This record gives sequence, structure tokens and C-alpha cells, in this order.
Amino acid sequence: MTNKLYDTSLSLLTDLYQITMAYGYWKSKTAEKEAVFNLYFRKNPFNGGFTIACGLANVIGYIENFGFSKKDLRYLRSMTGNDGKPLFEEGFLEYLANLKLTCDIEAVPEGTVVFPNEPLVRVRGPILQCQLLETPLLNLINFESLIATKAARLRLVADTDTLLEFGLRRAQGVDGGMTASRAAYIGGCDATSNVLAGKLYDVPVRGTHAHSWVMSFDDEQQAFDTYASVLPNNVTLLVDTYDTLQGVRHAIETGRMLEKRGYKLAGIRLDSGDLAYLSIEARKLLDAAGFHETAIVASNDLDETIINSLKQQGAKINIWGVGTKLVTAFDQPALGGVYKLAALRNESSGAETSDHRETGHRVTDHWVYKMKLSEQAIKISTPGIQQVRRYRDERGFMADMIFDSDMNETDHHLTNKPATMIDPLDFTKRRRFDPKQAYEDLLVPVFQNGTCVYALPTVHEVRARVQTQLASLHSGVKRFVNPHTYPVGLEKNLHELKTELIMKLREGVEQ
Ligand SMILES: Nc1ncnc2c1ncn2[C@@H]1O[C@H](COP(=O)(O)OP(=O)(O)OP(=O)(O)O)[C@@H](O)[C@H]1O
Ligand SMILES: O=P(O)(O)OC[C@H]1O[C@H](OP(=O)(O)OP(=O)(O)O)[C@H](O)[C@@H]1O
Ligand SMILES: O=C(O)c1cccnc1
Repeated sequence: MTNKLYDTSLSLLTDLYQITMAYGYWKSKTAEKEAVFNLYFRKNPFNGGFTIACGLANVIGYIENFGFSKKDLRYLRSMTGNDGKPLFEEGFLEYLANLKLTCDIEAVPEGTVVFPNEPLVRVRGPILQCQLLETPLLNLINFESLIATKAARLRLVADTDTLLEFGLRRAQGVDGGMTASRAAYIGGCDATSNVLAGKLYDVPVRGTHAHSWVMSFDDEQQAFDTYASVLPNNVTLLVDTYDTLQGVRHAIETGRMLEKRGYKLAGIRLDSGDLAYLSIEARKLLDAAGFHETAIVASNDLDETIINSLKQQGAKINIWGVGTKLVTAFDQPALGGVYKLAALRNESSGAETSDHRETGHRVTDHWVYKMKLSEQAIKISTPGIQQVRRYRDERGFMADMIFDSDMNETDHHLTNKPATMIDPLDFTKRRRFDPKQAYEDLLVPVFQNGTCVYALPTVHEVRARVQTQLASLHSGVKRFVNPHTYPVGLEKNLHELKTELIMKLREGVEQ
């Protein structure tokens, strides 16, 4: 289990409207009505072609600790409406005091490559409970997935070089720093400078030293020698405080002293100036002095574009330290994940309900399917108890098909007959998948009836998963400029259900 940063209950970490809606459900006696919500995003971040799912471990921690404490309830009791009277009645607060989550939750494992419109989390349970989870789930999944994706992009350009996350000082607050360090490691960083992330999340911790160390001595050589004497087994010297190449010469002197003592100069760090030119010149000096194994670390407002450019310029950099632009997801500060109601339990037994007749849907099953209309096609939600089937062949991932795992006909269809996937942008484009085609269903059970049934992988296993997932992805999807769109579509029955529902809802609006 992931260690907790906070020991207090986080059940009030939600938007007020979730609690007022919960009150509404309780008051109108619909709190227990079974609902299904899907969490998904609509666009890959950073104009990229993929996203890395991340944040599930913290979601599990949040849910396992869910509960309204006495202090939470006291606060809710103190809340008032426009008339100055209490917002919530006592019976509701008692209900919250005894509330235990009983939801079923399915989710895509952390470290999985995911794409727009695919459910990353599916929550099924009493609507009041599902509703209370909306904001925290989005908060936890959006940010970590964003940072894991940024780190994965950095890893793609850094290739086999070492990648260090240095962002804590520029991160958005304590939790922004903590979760960013975890997600950055998962996405592909090798270590963080954040010591608490090391302790709580088992992320490896690394670091060099700051300019202040050099500035606190009368001269740079003395600063380097003293540092090396104190920590001979961890010497990476920051060489740009005064004159970078002179700093490299001083570092070489310190390296000679270290070698006499049986240690090595692990590295030098460049933090300003032309990093291509300076790294090439520094490498020449180090090599000429026999320090072939001394690494060159670079930092200074780096991101994947600058690293790419530096590599193209032939920079001799082995280790990249990336802070601000990684942990703040500088060029896109949020992933726009949303959480939408997709179905409600059909409580009228047996026969079709009027809702079903309205949708014209031919399956007389357990659900009343729900969707949100919008003028913008991208904002129309997809109904259904969604699952994602990822087909693959020997070359890697082929396509992802979103289907309704509760439609009996569909299940039968999927297991025994070729499945048809419809391109959301052009309904005439269809792909057929043989039932024997290798596949993996992405959503796995995480909570059943409120109990965690998921064996959480270690952060190291999740990090390794990112790399195997990316290796299965076509290089065109991974390129940064105009990436190829990975095929994601709706299974035919789900597509037809969605189309019928849109038509019916539009007719209803026109009348
Ligand atoms: N050869 C290069 N090609 C592309 N970008 C580079 C190159 N060298 C450095 N950069 C990047 O250019 C940006 C500005 O670098 P510069 O050294 O001018 O920074 P600075 O912050 O002004 O310097 P200082 O830290 O001394 O104030 C940084 O993001 C840095 O990573
Ligand atoms: O540049 P980032 O990607 O955010 O990486 C972290 C930065 O933090 C440190 O700088 P410091 O706080 O000392 O400031 P300065 O180097 O900009 O003066 C370090 O020297 C890096 O430059
Ligand atoms: O260890 C480092 O070099 C470091 C740590 C934090 C920020 N910048 C650099």
C-alpha cells in the first residue's frame, strides 16, 4: 500500500456541490439507486499521441481511508444556506457518519498507455457514493497522469541517459511536489531530489550541490575539495558558479585528489550557458585528463524540446536534471479528465421501461443508459458499462475498442463472432477483429463492494510497465510533431446505442 502523506480523513476534499447533491439524493430517497460513472479525458496532453494512466495507488489510499470524521461532520453542521439556517439536516449528517463505501471500482492499472475517451476508472454503486467520489478521483488521476505522461516524453528523448527530477522547489505546493515526484518516476525518471518522496514512495533519491556551497568558500577549488572530502562517494560538482570551463578544471583537480584516496569523480553539473557547447568542451577537458567515466549533468529549465535540440547539437550530456517544466507540466498545466454518469439501474422489473422505449434500444436488460449532449461532438459522453479491449499482434498494440461489458448480446458477440469497431470520426470506417485475435481488457477489478481486491504493484513495477507499454506502441504515435492518432473506436452495438440515444435526446430537445 502506498504510504500516506496526510493522516486526516480527506472526505471533505471535494466540491461542495458533490455534498449538496448527495444531500439531495438522500432527501429524495434515491441515494441507493445504482449508478455507473466513467472517468476519461478527451485529448492527450502536450499535443501528444498518448497518455500514461497514473494515480490509482493514491485513489486506493483515498478510498480505503474514506469516512466522515466527527470534525468533518462538525464542519458540515456549521455550514449555512442563504437564509443563515443550516444547509444540511441532522439525519443526513448521521447518514454520512455511518457511510461506508460499497462501490465496485474497475480501473486501468497505473503505467498503462491510454487514449482519449477510454474509461480509466469505472465506478458502480449507490449514486450518492459515486457522486462523492467524482472530485477526488479527478484530482488524483488527472495530475499524476499528466506528470507521468510528461516524464514519459522526457524519457523518450533522453533515451538511455539518466533522467533526474529536480522540481520540488517549483512544484505547486506540498502535494503537487509529492505526487509529481512519484508520477515522474513512474513515467520514466530514474530518481528524484525529493527525499520525502524517497521515504514515502520508495522513489530513488539523487542529488548534487548548489551554487551556495561554492559561494560560501573563498575559492571554488577549496569548495570542491571540501565537498569531496566530506562525501567522497557522492561527488558531482556544480562547475558554473563563476566560469564554467575553469570550474571543470577545478573539478578535475578535485577528481585527482579523490583518485588518490580510492574514489571517483562521479560527475560535473552545468546549470547555465550554452549547454551544447559547454558540455562538448567539458567532455574534452575531462577526457584529456583521463576522466572518461565522469558524467556530465545538465540542468536549467530543460524540457523534452530542449533536450532533443541539445542531442541534435551533439551535446555530451549523460544526465538530465529536469525540474520546473516537468513537475508543473509547464506547457499544459492540467489534464482535462471528466467523470460522467453513464447508466442507472433499471428498477422496473422485467418489461421494458419507457426510458428503454424512448431510446429504442433493443436490449431489455438491467440498465437505463445515460449520456450528456453537447453542441461540441467531443463533449458528448458515451453511455454504458464501459470496458476497453486492446487488440494486439506481434508488432504491438493495434487498436482499442470500447464496449459495454454488460450487454449480453455484445459479450456473446465479442467472444464468438468477429467484433466490429467503428471509427468515431467516420462511421463508415469499420474494423473487424477476429475473436481469436490476441487482446487484453484494460479495466481490472480494484474494489468489490467497497473492499479492495487489487494487489497493488510496486512503484518500480509500474515504472517498468510504462516502458513495456511504450515499446508496444507504434513510433508514429510517440512522435511529438503531429503524432499519428492511435485507433480507438466504439464496438458496433455500443455505437448504435449511442447514436440512437443522441437522436432521441435531440428529438426531445426539438419538440
Ligand atoms: N545549446 C542550447 N540549445 C538550446 N537551448 C539551450 C542551449 N543551451 C541552453 N539552452 C536552454 O536555453 C535556456 C536559457 O539558457 P541561458 O543559459 O540563457 O539561461 P539563463 O537562465 O539566462 O542563464 P542563467 O542561469 O545564467 O541565468 C534554458 O532553458 C537552457 O536549458
Ligand atoms: O531549472 P529547473 O528545470 O527548474 O531545475 C531545477 C533548478 O533548480 C536549481 O536552480 P536554483 O533554484 O538554484 O535556481 P537557478 O539555477 O535558476 O538560479 C537547479 O540549479 C536547477 O537549475
Ligand atoms: O541535486 C541537485 O543538483 C538539484 C536539486 C534540486 C534542484 N536543482 C538541483
